[in-house]
Amino acid sequence: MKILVTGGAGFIGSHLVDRLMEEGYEVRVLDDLSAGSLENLKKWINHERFEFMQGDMRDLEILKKAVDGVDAVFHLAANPEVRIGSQSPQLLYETNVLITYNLLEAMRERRIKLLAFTSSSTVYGEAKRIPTPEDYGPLEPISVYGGAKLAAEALISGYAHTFDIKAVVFRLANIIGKRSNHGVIYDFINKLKANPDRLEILGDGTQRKSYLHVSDTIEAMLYLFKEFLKEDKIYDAYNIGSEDWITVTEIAEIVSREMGLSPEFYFTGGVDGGRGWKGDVKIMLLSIEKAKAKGWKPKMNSREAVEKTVRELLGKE
Ligand SMILES: O=c1ccn([C@@H]2O[C@H](COP(=O)(O)OP(=O)(O)O[C@H]3O[C@H](CO)[C@H](O)[C@H](O)[C@H]3O)[C@@H](O)[C@H]2O)c(=O)[nH]1
Repeated sequence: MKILVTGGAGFIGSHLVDRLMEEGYEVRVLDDLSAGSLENLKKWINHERFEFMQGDMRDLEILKKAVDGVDAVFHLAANPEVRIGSQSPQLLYETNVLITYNLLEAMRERRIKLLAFTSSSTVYGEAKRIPTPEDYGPLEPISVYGGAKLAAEALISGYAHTFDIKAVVFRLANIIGKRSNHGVIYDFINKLKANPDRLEILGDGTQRKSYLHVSDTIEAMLYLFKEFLKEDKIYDAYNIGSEDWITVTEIAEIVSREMGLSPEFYFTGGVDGGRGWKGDVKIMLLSIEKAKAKGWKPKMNSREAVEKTVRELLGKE
């Protein structure tokens, strides 16, 4: 099977490529290298089953070339920064919705019939049901990013049913691990390297979310993708996350301890009752009962994933 991984040079994408290559698939990566890096793929660059294409998915012609001859697409390319939504909605629209539309158009034209998409917990907005199951609704994202992910999901569902494209959507919790180059752990490490005595925490520190290590994430995506292949459903969605949560202040404590520091914590107070930024969901925990019923479960909880990620980003493992 030949698989196109969009965003395959990025954080989650490159871990997926590692796993697909190890399992013997033929892999083509399309990436614009805006956030990802060839360094993440250096192990495979000269491998006979591997191909790299650099290109911007806002260009439909590039996508037509990229999907040509593949059996399935894992669509991971995205701008993942929730916090830029209030300043750059157009960028989030283009790099989440427009590129998904272009991919679907290219798949329709070249008759590519299988798609997996990485969506986000942010589609649920401020869910009243915790843990939040896949069939929770009505969906009311509170960030432009969450809205863009939900729009991309909706387009995929529409194309799946209209053009017989079998599609599975993964709604991911906060994914962390080696090669991540944004997010709270990455930010805290950089802030502490710049000033070991004082750590600025955005919001009030009580933001409480579920964190999943990238190794568990890749395991879930491939396992559930293979299960989905066995079913005759045209479209399905799965939550992927851990079964507990951790606060931003606890993350700050873990990062400080792993770096051997005891900084003073400074809370900015944030916006709208302690959020880090406009659209920051304060409490997030996904129900993973549907994935568990299929036979997947995470190996690490949120705390273990955070501790491992801090050590990985510090180069200790
Ligand atoms: O310097 C910082 C950075 C972040 N935070 C806080 O840490 C929490 C986590 O923020 P991240 O930037 O790590 O992650 P987000 O929750 O905004 O979003 C992440 O998880 C989402 C799914 O849950 C999406 O997938 C998204 O792409 C991904 O970045 C937030 O509450 C934020 O307020 C701080 O206090 N200080």
